[in-house]
Amino acid sequence: MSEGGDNGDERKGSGMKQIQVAIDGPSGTGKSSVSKLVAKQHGWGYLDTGAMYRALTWWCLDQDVDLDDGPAVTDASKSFDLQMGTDPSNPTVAVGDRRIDAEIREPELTRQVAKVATNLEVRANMRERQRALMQQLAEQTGGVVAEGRDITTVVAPDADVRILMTASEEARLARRSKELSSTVEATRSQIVDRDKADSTVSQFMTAADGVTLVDTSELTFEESLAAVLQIVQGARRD
Ligand SMILES: Nc1ncnc2c1ncn2[C@@H]1O[C@H](COP(=O)(O)OP(=O)(O)O)[C@@H](O)[C@H]1O
Ligand SMILES: Nc1ccn([C@@H]2O[C@H](COP(=O)(O)OP(=O)(O)O)[C@@H](O)[C@H]2O)c(=O)n1
Repeated sequence: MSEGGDNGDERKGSGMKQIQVAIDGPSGTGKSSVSKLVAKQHGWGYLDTGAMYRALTWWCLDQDVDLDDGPAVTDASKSFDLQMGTDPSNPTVAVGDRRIDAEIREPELTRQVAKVATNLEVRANMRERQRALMQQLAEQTGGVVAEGRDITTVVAPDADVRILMTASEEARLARRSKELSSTVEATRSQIVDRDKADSTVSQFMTAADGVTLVDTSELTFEESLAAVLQIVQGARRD
């Protein structure tokens, strides 16, 4: 089982309410950047669940596991030695002692990750890892912010805070193409295809019952952050 990371101040957890924050949404809505800052401001752990699916994809490719061979990918998902670094100021991903932070962001890997993420047995294994890490981080640091596609609905439906970040396709494409220095058209085919494949196994385009919607289409990054922080503050007062 993977380690919970490097920001574990055991004292922070003692006697205080532990807060679990779950944030979902499609690509380019601001999940990762907002989640990291929310976690950092509170001294909590940060879990990038998309990075976990990316890491499994990298491991399968590295080990010559055919991504279309469902049972083989499932076996890999059970046994691979995933190490998630969960400090929001410096999140890291490794398999064993091999750091793969850059490799998992490569466009070719990004194109393939949905093959792995649409395997339901893989999802069941990843869900267990994700729940264990969230629990461990909440105990160690007093809170956790976990982001992905199915955290509010499947991984942590009982989280104290559940947020779905959305944004128009236009806004998401503009942000991603700027970030990747690619054209909007090249980014469109990648993102639209990935959203479509991801939507076959997770429901992240509309907010489920009890999930608060934050539409960032017309917001600056700072406004998106403020909106999420306000929701988190509200839950801490409850
Ligand atoms: N509200 C916003 N307005 C403008 N740019 C944003 C906003 N939220 C995020 N960004 C930028 O868009 C890009 C994608 O954000 P990211 O947090 O990686 O999204 P996600 O995790 O949902 O894919 C980043 O470059 C980020 O700085
Ligand atoms: N909870 C999650 C998180 C990610 N994923 C998968 O992992 C991929 C990469 O997630 P990511 O969060 O890094 O992607 P971006 O939203 O940053 O583009 C997604 O396209 C999904 O296929 C998932 O299935 N479930």
